[in-house]
Amino acid sequence: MPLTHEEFAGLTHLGSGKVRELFAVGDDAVLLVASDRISAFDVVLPTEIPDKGAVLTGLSLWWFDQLADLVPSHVISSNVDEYPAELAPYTEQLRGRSMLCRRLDMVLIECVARGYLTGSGLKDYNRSGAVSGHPLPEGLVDGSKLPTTIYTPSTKAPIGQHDENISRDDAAGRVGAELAAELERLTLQIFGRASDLAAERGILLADTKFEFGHDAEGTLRLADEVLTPDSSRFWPEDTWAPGSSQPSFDKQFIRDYLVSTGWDKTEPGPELPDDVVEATRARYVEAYERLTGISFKDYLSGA
Ligand SMILES: N#Cc1c(N)ncnc1-c1cnn(CCN2CCOCC2)c1
Repeated sequence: MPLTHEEFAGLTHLGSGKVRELFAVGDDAVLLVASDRISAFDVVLPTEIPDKGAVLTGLSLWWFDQLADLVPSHVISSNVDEYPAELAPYTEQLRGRSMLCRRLDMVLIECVARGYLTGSGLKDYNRSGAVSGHPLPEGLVDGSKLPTTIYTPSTKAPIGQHDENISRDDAAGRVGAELAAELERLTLQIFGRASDLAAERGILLADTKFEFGHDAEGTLRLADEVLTPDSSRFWPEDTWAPGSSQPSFDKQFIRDYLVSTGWDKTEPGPELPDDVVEATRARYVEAYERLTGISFKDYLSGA
């Protein structure tokens, strides 16, 4: 049975993403829980990928550490054995797949950085020759590396709807010019650090989405999950070939299987065969180990 917030019935549920849950812990903290659910083509599938939640949580925690000199994060602890007593009944369900975080006043903008042209950015470009107001050279195609990384903020859409790209001026109008400029600066700086680190490991970071919030003292903190295959597009460098949809590092086996079945994307997703589940799990573990240099078994045993 997929992990759902009903399994944490005693906790105060604040919200759900496609594959994650958010709970209140007291007045000053939240608990982010990552399930093993997976979505493809914006549809949550009925089959889980074992350990996916732990891989993405472990990746976020590692990236928060790598980025700590650039920006503080919202994480308080990921050690379930030190969580507040109210979480004790759920310790083993939370181990490795959860983060206890400061409760932040979230900035209502998704901070997106793009190093390559694809997805909604490609659609924007094909329509207008620009992406979120950034004029781009002619002749770019799906998967093209952009001349420079661009910042393309968007609104935070409800589940099931797509975020709406907004201009930098619109972002400034929503959150104020000073904060909008700081969000852009941090987003581009973090993206630069992360894309360099990923490229050293043969992985192209095509684009990613950050969320920020202010803590009780007014400090701006990096929040949510960061630089995971769910919040980012990661492409294997050795198969990068601009001109068509790039193979996803983590979801390509699932996408190819779904296409092979002739699945109608307006219908519920089909169950996945064991070989697709196992291959996909292996890709998530490979992503964790290649990026962090840590064995996933060691992460799990230390969680
Ligand atoms: N991170 C964080 C965070 C925090 N540290 N404090 C207060 N609120 C949030 C928060 C509110 N919405 N999100 C988006 C992310 N999803 C929401 C639904 O559940 C899944 C995650 C984050």
